[in-house]
Amino acid sequence: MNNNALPASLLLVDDDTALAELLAMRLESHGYHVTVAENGNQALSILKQTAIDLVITDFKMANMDGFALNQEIKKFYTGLPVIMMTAHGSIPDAVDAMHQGFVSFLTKPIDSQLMLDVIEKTLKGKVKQQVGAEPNNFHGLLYQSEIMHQLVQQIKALANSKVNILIQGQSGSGKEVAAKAIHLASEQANGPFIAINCGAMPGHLLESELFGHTKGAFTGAVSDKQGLVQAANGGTLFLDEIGDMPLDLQVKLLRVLQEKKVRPVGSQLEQDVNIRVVSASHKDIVQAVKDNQFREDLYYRLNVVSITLPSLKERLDDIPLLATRFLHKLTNDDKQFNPQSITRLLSYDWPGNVRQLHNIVEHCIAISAGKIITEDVVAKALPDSNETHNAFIGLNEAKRQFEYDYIQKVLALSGGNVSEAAKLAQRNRSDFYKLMKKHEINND
Ligand SMILES: Nc1ncnc2c1ncn2[C@@H]1O[C@H](COP(=O)(O)OP(=O)(O)OP(=O)(O)O)[C@@H](O)[C@H]1O
Repeated sequence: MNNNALPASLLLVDDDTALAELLAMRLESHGYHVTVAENGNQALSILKQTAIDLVITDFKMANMDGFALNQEIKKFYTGLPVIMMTAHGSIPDAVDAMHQGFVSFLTKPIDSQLMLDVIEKTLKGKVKQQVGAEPNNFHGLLYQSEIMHQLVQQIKALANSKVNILIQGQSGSGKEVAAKAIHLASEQANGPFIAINCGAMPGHLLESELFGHTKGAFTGAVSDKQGLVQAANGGTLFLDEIGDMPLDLQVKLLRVLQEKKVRPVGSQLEQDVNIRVVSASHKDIVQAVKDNQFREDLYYRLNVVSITLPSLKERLDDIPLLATRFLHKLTNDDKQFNPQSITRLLSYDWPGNVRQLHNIVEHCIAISAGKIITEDVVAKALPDSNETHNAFIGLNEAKRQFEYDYIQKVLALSGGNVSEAAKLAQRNRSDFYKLMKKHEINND
């Protein structure tokens, strides 16, 4: 449900009125205000008179089909999200369909939970119109969402300033890709971009990796070795997982940043360096400072400006683009996601962010035999999603759900008066009570 005081207003368009009424009942029981239209023309005249937050339309309708209705809506109500309901496999190309400007697709028979998820996410503005939006690629950072658009504007403004930047964001959200983009957009783009993961090796190794060593500085130092700080001279040093850097190395790094000088392990001589440092962490560095795990002075040096990569969950509109790009990058076959499979990707939570999406696309390629990657394939590739979103429910369950919703609806219509409700349902009072009991509906 949306968080506004007023219930969100949905327009449901389907010439199958029985199905439309059933879906409307389901949606109303979840607090939405639903208006039903039997065809495209009726939908357009309702739109003229009523403030609608979201349209859900059937694809196959006489006179004006879902595509045509969507085109009309796009002409007059820019930004009004439209979700399309389709029979299984009736739209061949997801990307083409996405470009028609639908935010999502729901496959008939409609999975109620999936429908509610998609509606909620769309209303929260997490999935926006794809229409006319050109996919953007900022030095390898692919995006389409508004939130990423703003981030890229921020990066463009910062890139040339040479200030040190701290990138925060969940694991797999693209911090390294963003760091590289900062480098490539800067005046030092022709200089080196050197990346190191500070959490990936023990402290003494990290020290020599970063600052270099002289021959004989420690057992195993058989020759002089240049450090990554020196290698990044004239360019950008990307320190990933900076929160994992041991405290003694933090002192040394601080000195490099303050004095612009570095001294290799075992050497008496200092070397001048001119680098920009971009660092990243998925840890809360402010908390690490409070816990005395991270030096406050270093934090301020690194965090002259900070940017935050949004989680993939916060930018669902990037999913169709990223999934399609990954698919084309990973396979030479002309495989495609169908619209339903994209909708399934949109309904997942993505704790592992873009990296996880990349892995899931790889998994889908591995397990899909045909050219089209279907919803079932995606469901199999997504962890733990098999049970939660079963699009096909049995007839008995469908009847049970219908009866439950029907009883709720007539009780609501009768203001809770069971005799009235029984009359509306053309049942006698005791039959109606039995039905209420069967469905554990309490009319208190
Ligand atoms: N916007 C994007 N466009 C294209 N590819 C992306 C994007 N964001 C992330 N990726 C891809 O997702 C994967 C993870 O990205 P990256 O390594 O930058 O994440 P991270 O936030 O640095 O992760 P970690 O915190 O684990 O180091 C990589 O394969 C990267 O290429």
